[in-house]
Parts: sequence; structure tokens; C-alpha cells
Amino acid sequence: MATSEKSEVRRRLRARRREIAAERDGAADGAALVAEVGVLVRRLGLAAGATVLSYESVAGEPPTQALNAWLLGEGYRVLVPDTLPDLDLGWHELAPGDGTVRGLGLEAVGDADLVLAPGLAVDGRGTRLGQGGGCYDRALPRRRAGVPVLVLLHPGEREADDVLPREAHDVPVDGVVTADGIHWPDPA
Ligand SMILES: Nc1nc2c(c(=O)[nH]1)N(C=O)[C@@H](CNc1ccc(C(=O)N[C@@H](CCC(=O)O)C(=O)O)cc1)CN2
Ligand SMILES: Nc1ncnc2c1ncn2[C@@H]1O[C@H](COP(=O)(O)OP(=O)(O)OP(=O)(O)O)[C@@H](O)[C@H]1O
Repeated sequence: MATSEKSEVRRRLRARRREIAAERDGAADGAALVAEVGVLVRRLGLAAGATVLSYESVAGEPPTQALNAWLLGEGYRVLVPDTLPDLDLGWHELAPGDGTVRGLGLEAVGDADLVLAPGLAVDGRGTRLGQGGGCYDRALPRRRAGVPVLVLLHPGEREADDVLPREAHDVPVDGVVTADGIHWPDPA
């Protein structure tokens, strides 16, 4: 069944992430992600005031702290998720400086002009494998039509020539941003 296949793949990808992350230079990657997302927002024509959904990276993930600070400095509105008890996602707005603004509800996804999502891997068809909560599969259908979703990965985490397990609820993503560049999978 697809769910157990996924958990095996997830185990392998988590182990791979630990190995890759141990070799990465976090400060350099933080700066590289700023540069790549800078290219992306210009390509998308996102003006100051546009809303970007990001997240607060934890150890081992591609680092988002510099990226989020840069986005705020450019005048974007930056929303990051709060995991709710049912594994759905609420959101709050990052404020320049440290503090957070008010908590926003589930429907804040509808404000997004761009989504930068976490994940463990993305394949060549845009199938994303995440941490197994299904959080983004719940949240992403609330975005407006056409709003791009890009997953931040480490170099080496794209499964460009492979096929990740995809279930009916899985929301395909539009692209991947790594410290090495922006990558656009072909839709399935
Ligand atoms: N930095 C960061 N923030 C993030 C995510 C992420 O991947 N990275 N998320 C990306 O989604 C969301 C949190 N994801 C979560 C994924 C799983 C579980 C969780 O409790 N999992 C259970 C097993 C669930 C199950 O299999 O039914 C567990 O680990 O015990 C919680 C949050 C939102 N915030
Ligand atoms: N839209 C949804 N509504 C209700 N439950 C869902 C939905 N999407 C996914 N789920 C549940 O979440 C579980 C985990 O999904 P999945 O393995 O695809 O997570 P993931 O995308 O890797 O995780 P995450 O988004 O948290 O990083 C699924 O088995 C399913 O039961």
C-alpha cells in the first residue's frame, strides 16, 4: 500500500538528508537561497507587498532564516506555518525584527502569491515527499489558482529521474529551489 511504501522512502530520504546536511555550509546556503529566490521573485514579477508563504527551518533543512529576513527587507509579507493539532496549518506573519504579528487562520493560504515549502525530495513530475504529516497537502489546495509552489531542498535531494510515491491527496509542486539554482520539473 502506498502509505507504507512512502514511510520506507521517507526513512531513506531522512537518512540521506542527515548526510547531506552534515556536509553543507549553512551560512553559504542561506546566502545562496537568498540569491536564488531573488531571481525567482523577479521572474514571477512579485512586487513589494506581495505575500510569500515560507517556513522556519529546523536543523538539517535548507536554512530559511536569512531568506525570510531578506524577503521582509524587500517589503514582502512573509507568512510561516503553525502546525495545528489535526496536522493542518495555521499561519502567522513574520515582523521585521524578531517578533511575530498576529496569528492568522487556515485561510491565510489564500493570500499567497508564492509558496516556498519544506520537503524531503521532489521527483521529476513534481511529486513532493514531506515529513509525513500531510500538512501541506491540506493547506495547499486553499491557495489561489496559479500560485506557484516551490520546495526548498539541498542539492542532491531532487529525484529528477526517479518517481516518488504519489497518492490521490498529494499536491504536485511547480519547482524546486536549491543553493544550486531553480529547477522546474515536468508536470505528470
Ligand atoms: N521547518 C518546518 N516546518 C514545518 C514543516 C516542515 O517540514 N519543516 N511541516 C511540513 O509539513 C509542517 C509540520 N509537519 C509535521 C509533520 C509531521 C508531524 C507529526 O506529528 N507526525 C507524526 C506522525 C504523523 C503520522 O504519520 O500520522 C509523528 O512524527 O509522530 C507534525 C508536523 C509545518 N511546519
Ligand atoms: N487533504 C487532506 N485531508 C486529510 N488528510 C490528509 C490530506 N492530505 C494528506 N492527508 C493525510 O496525511 C497523511 C500523510 O500524508 P503524506 O505522507 O502525503 O505527507 P507529506 O506530504 O509527506 O507531509 P507534510 O506535508 O506534512 O510534509 C496521509 O496518509 C493522509 O492520511
